[in-house]
Amino acid sequence: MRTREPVAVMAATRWLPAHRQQPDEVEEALRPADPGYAALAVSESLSGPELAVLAGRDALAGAGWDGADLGLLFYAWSHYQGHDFWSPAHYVADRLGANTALPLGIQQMCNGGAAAVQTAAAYLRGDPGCRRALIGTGDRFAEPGFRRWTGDYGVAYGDAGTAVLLSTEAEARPRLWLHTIATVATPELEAMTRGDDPASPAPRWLRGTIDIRATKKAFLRRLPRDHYATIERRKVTEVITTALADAHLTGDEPRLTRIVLPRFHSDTLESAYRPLVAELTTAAPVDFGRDTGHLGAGDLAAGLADLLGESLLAPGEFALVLSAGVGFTWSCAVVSRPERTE
Ligand SMILES: CC(C)(COP(=O)(O)OP(=O)(O)OC[C@H]1O[C@@H](n2cnc3c(N)ncnc32)[C@H](O)[C@@H]1OP(=O)(O)O)[C@@H](O)C(=O)NCCC(=O)NCCSC(=O)CC(=O)O
Repeated sequence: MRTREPVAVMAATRWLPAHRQQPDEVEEALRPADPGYAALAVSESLSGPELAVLAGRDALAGAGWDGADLGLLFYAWSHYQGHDFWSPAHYVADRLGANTALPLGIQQMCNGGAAAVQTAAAYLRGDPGCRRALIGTGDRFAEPGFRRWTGDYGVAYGDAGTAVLLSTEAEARPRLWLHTIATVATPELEAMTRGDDPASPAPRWLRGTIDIRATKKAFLRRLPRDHYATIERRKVTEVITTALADAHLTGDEPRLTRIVLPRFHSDTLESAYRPLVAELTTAAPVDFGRDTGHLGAGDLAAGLADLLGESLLAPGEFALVLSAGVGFTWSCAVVSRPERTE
């Protein structure tokens, strides 16, 4: 999605629980042979939506906004939100005082945060009566339903809430400009997290603990060995080249200084993402994930927050921020830091 004009990013925050669980803290049977991360952020009690509220409060305070000013509150997640029949978007809106905003849950698994930012930007550009949006995410991958270190291939999971504030107000003085978000999908891969399982009448009916490795293996064994890797390579290439073209940038543009990687297992980054990124752009890869884990739907927003928090962009510089989720969907946002004169 190209924005006709850039959208102002007024704040981007991530709220991480203080505890960082190291692999050797995990009981032996559940300890990963090849952890791929130094540690994962673990919430001892707060749910995904509660983490999102904390991130949202920080974002509103940072921008000097009130929840009542928001026209939109979009919320994305990938895992269980704590209640069985419930709208977490409405909960986050209520806790942030966003009582006149449109609360909308956006579901695209771990790419949901990127989908929500993209959808909010399109909505803001399409509705002149709606100028301010908060995009939140929240995920907690707790036992007993989920094994954060060993439940999946390619990623281990950390807990976080995130929030991004977008504005189309003419007088906005943003922290970043959002120029575009490109997204590509491969629905033929949806069965990677369904496998051979029949549809069941209630959550965890077949297995008390989610087993993504089992469904992925059931899917992969039907295909040639490198089938997924070939698609991944093609789609990541497509999403990066589309984002660059939509933002009128080339991969070797000197102002394009960073590319933020998704918070995936180090083997996935080394084997798939880093070599590809090096072919497509001279921007320096940035990996914020080694002591947080993959943050569910929050990787893209947390990437924006860490770009800002670590002051990695000089005025006028651009960054790409990557995100991916099962389904599969890949997104690439293009942002820049405003010039000093803006
Ligand atoms: C493609 C991968 C499954 C490959 O995993 P590995 O690198 O560990 O590779 P691997 O070769 O060991 O394969 C994993 C297991 O599958 C088996 N396997 C693989 N291909 C096979 C085949 N053709 N026939 C039979 N078995 C096969 C292997 O033997 C192994 O089993 P065994 O283990 O028994 O030896 C993984 O890299 C992956 O899932 N990548 C995607 C990550 C990602 O982008 N995720 C999206 C965001 S997070 C997310 O996903 C959450 C969300 O969106 O909500």
